[in-house]
Amino acid sequence: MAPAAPAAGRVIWFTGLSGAGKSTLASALYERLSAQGVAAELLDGDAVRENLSKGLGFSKADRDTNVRRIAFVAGLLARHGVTVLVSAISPYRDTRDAVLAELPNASEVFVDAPLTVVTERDVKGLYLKAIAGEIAHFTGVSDPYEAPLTPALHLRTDLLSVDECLQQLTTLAGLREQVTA
Ligand SMILES: Nc1ncnc2c1ncn2[C@@H]1O[C@H](COP(=O)(O)OS(=O)(=O)O)[C@@H](OP(=O)(O)O)[C@H]1O
Ligand SMILES: Nc1ncnc2c1ncn2[C@@H]1O[C@H](COP(=O)(O)OP(=O)(O)O)[C@@H](O)[C@H]1O
Repeated sequence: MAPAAPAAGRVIWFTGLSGAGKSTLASALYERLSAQGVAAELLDGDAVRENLSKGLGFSKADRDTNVRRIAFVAGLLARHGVTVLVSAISPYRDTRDAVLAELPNASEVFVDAPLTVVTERDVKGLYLKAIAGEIAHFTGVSDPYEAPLTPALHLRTDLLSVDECLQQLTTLAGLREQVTA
């Protein structure tokens, strides 16, 4: 008898401005999933752009291509039972909605902090450059970000700690609460 196919995995799609906290939260959730024996994979914007989307820029067409590529790979992984954590700015609502609708079990997580806060954080020093006009089409500064209208989760990372966000993500992912000693 052929072995049973694994149950389909799910896709948790983190969207938000640069510096809002997508990578931080996706990595933290990945650690928690792994600790509980759940097969998981991270598709992070930076790593994707180094590999799968190398050479793409930040025009709407290129961002949409990037998002569609990520969704394609996420769908393949999920089909084999993997829980896929995507973190990408994915700024355009129409494209996000379209790819999320095509994925069988996808949840959109809006990682949200005001522009003033992400500019203050300036994790990679890019906002300073964007404001100085040294980076064109920078999301939130000189390029649009269209916030989700009905996300599965809306996390205000300027108001909640990483642990508080992770608690909500744990529930969304259907994980047990982690008991800390
Ligand atoms: N013009 C412009 N606008 C926004 N972001 C820029 C830009 N140029 C470079 N970067 C860096 O690229 C990262 C965003 O890549 P993404 O693949 O997530 O973007 S997108 O979903 O295709 O819009 C983003 O990473 P994160 O900070 O992790 O979001 C930035 O570090
Ligand atoms: N509640 C929170 N959730 C996620 N990140 C937070 C939170 N509060 C503060 N931060 C900080 O904000 C920054 C977010 O950076 P990062 O995860 O790289 O953002 P992004 O992947 O969206 O570009 C990190 O320095 C992180 O420590």
